[in-house]
Amino acid sequence: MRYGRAPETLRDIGFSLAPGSFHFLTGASGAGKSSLLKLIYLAHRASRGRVELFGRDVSRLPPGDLPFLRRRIGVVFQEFKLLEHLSVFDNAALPLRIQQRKPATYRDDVGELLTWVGLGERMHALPATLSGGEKQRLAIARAVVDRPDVLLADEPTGNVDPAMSLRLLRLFVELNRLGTTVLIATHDEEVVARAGRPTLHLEQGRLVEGGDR
Ligand SMILES: Nc1ncnc2c1ncn2[C@@H]1O[C@H](COP(=O)(O)OP(=O)(O)OP(=O)(O)O)[C@@H](O)[C@H]1O
Repeated sequence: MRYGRAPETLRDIGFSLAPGSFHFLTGASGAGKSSLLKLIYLAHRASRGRVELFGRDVSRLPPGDLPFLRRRIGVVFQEFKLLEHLSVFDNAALPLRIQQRKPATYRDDVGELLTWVGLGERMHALPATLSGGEKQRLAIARAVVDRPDVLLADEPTGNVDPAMSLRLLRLFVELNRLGTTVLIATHDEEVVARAGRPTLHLEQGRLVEGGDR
């Protein structure tokens, strides 16, 4: 994968994630972690090579088919993309609203999830009034609320204190236990050590650990 005419940012990368697995993605700043997550989410396209999702080659997928695939993937990217005119509760519940589920069927679950990520007191607030860490936790709640088939999270514990970081890790472990395939890019060595899950490690755009070759 490359940005514009720059040299390839990611190259010679081969790996597969088994359904229901849990991996960390590590590497120094600039190694290509965010780029790899965006490649999997099809926010960027590979300049060559092949990307398969859910058993299907998606490298040349027509853009019209993207929303259908993305609905199965929860993402926490570094830009949170919260909807500024919606409350914390409504942002978190967005994936459920899109499916036109009745609020009465999810109100309690969304409330419980927001309480778990420390936003129980801020449910009616607008995103603009949240701190960076609170916005990040709201993005996490939104990403997991519908129990996606895959969760891709970029530095999800980057802006929180150690206690909250472990709480979020428990949330990801629980989601994984319920069947979600989890891939988390992180610099948080404590979280990686505690979770004891396999790691994919990038160095300068190459996968040097955890790949197929
Ligand atoms: N939109 C972009 N346009 C051009 N180059 C980019 C763009 N985004 C990232 N890059 C470059 O691609 C390389 C990989 O960046 P990426 O953000 O994927 O790394 P990272 O491992 O996630 O870093 P960090 O830990 O700092 O978030 C870097 O050299 C970066 O400068």
